[in-house]
Amino acid sequence: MSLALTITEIYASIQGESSFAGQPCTFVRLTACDLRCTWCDTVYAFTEGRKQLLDDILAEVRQLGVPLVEITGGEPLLQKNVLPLMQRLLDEAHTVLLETGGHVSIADVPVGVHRIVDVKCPGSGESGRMHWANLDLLTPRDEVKFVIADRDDFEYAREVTATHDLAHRCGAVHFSPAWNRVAPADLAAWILESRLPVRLQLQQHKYIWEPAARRV
Ligand SMILES: C[S@@+](CC[C@H](N)C(=O)[O-])C[C@H]1O[C@@H](n2cnc3c(N)ncnc32)[C@H](O)[C@@H]1O
Ligand SMILES: Nc1nc2[nH]cc(C(=O)O)c2c(=O)[nH]1
Ligand code: SF4
Ligand SMILES: [Mg+2]
Repeated sequence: MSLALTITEIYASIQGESSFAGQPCTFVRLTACDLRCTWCDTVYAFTEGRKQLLDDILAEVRQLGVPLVEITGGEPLLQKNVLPLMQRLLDEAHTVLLETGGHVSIADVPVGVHRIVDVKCPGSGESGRMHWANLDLLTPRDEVKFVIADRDDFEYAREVTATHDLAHRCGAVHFSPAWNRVAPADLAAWILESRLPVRLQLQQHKYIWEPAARRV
């Protein structure tokens, strides 16, 4: 059976987000997204892409030779063939991360994948799309991320973290400033003030390379 996916790009870089930040990582970026977060830094993945067979994607990942692989997008869970891709990557002994917007069910993601689930805050313009049942499926292997564009977003993230007891239900809760929308120092101060057991997450790749650079 020749399964395929529409892919924007496959490349190796330094993982810039999540608890894996700093490690060499291969990124497989799937095309298309049904959200339009106001601050999205990857709008080119909405449309730019080409169909690739799973066998060819796996060969490209193997060729890059990095054991850590992140599936992202766009919204990776919009293409159902992403599920067998993740299973085959696990079968080949890769550590697999999935970066998802939180609005599509994670129920069918193969066991063993580290699911990094965004909860979109009001400043994204997409908070109404959250699939809340995803939070009930979290395990210590999974992580949750809030991208915070202003103080109201911070209050929202704080409320969701507390209401759903996220600090105890998953491996890490990340509060990340939306790039150029809130200063890291302000978010750091808010986190410290609140005494929340969450991590300040800065997007490392935007400090290492030009913030607008692609394929990093
Ligand atoms: C481009 S998205 C692709 C995966 C999926 N659609 C999602 O939103 O999680 C990858 C990650 O980048 C984050 N991101 C996108 N634009 C950002 C920005 N301007 N500042 C901080 N994080 C951003 C998203 O919140 C998400 O966690
Ligand atoms: N270096 C780097 N790390 C990342 N972690 C998650 C990313 C993403 O776009 O999903 C990302 C990305 O785009 N680049
Ligand atoms: S869900 Fe992810 S890819 Fe889609 S618009 Fe939001 S940040 Fe961008
Ligand atoms: Mg990115």
